[in-house]
Amino acid sequence: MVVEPTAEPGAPGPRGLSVRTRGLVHVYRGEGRDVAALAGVDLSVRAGEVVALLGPSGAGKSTLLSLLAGLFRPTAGSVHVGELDLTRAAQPELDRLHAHGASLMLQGAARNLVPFLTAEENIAFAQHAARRARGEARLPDASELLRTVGLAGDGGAPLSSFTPGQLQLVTLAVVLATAPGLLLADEPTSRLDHAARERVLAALSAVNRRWGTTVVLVTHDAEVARWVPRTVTIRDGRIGGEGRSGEEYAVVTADGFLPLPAHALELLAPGTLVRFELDHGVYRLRVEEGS
Ligand SMILES: Nc1ncnc2c1ncn2[C@@H]1O[C@H](COP(=O)(O)OP(=O)(O)OP(=O)(O)O)[C@@H](O)[C@H]1O
Repeated sequence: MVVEPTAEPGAPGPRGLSVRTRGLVHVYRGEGRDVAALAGVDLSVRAGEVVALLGPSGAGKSTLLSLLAGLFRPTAGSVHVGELDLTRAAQPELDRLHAHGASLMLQGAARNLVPFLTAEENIAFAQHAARRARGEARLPDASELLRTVGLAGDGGAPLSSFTPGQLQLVTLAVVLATAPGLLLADEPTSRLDHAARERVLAALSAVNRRWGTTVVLVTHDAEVARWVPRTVTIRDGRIGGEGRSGEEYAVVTADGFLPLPAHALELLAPGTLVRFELDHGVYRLRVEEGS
């Protein structure tokens, strides 16, 4: 299954927001130890695109997602969501972004839901603040949201009666309740079985198709990575490569570095001298003998 990043013609609701980061650096300041989580990320995501962030644990994926959500400001560099420059935005603009521009789906359904409310009540709760921030603008109603994620008719049931997969679908409906143009999802399929994972992916696909919502998700799941049309691998706080429709690419950074893919790194020891040669329109990487 491949996501088609186009909104249904005439479908009511928000339109996708684009994302652009330039030279994004983030350092966590700790007692006696600073951690550089991001070391210069240039990422562009088109409105309505679906992108998965991959990479080893500690690479900086969640930090990047939090910066795109405007949860905190980066140490250096810029982040644009749509027209809004998050690094320069005043607090009311960031509040508006959080109320109805970008929605963050935290890892684990429990962190996104109020356990003693039903699915419908959770949706109403999420919409309360957004309604105040955007006045009478139309927000999708609970039954429309639940139908889109595949839970039609389940809105009044207690959350305790839902399976882990269904809870993740409720979470998706809740984070979409504010009609965001950008959905940021941290490990949306973690700890789900195969069937539940398929349902969550189908729901994400339906949301993207229906409203043109831009989706940036973090995953360690190879099946999810195969499902999205574009993957971006984060390595040591930088973009280490991209996958587009199954093809793997290295990405030249703004400061002129070209991170080698893992299989090339195994062949080229640190310090190896290489030349770039242009041969009839094809670039070749030639290793200097004995280097
Ligand atoms: N609040 C924090 N304070 C200090 N260091 C942090 C904080 N959050 C993350 N880090 C560090 O920043 C680096 C990047 O972490 P981040 O959580 O962004 O990586 P990740 O790729 O999402 O990892 P995972 O896949 O395990 O969630 C790691 O070295 C991590 O230990």
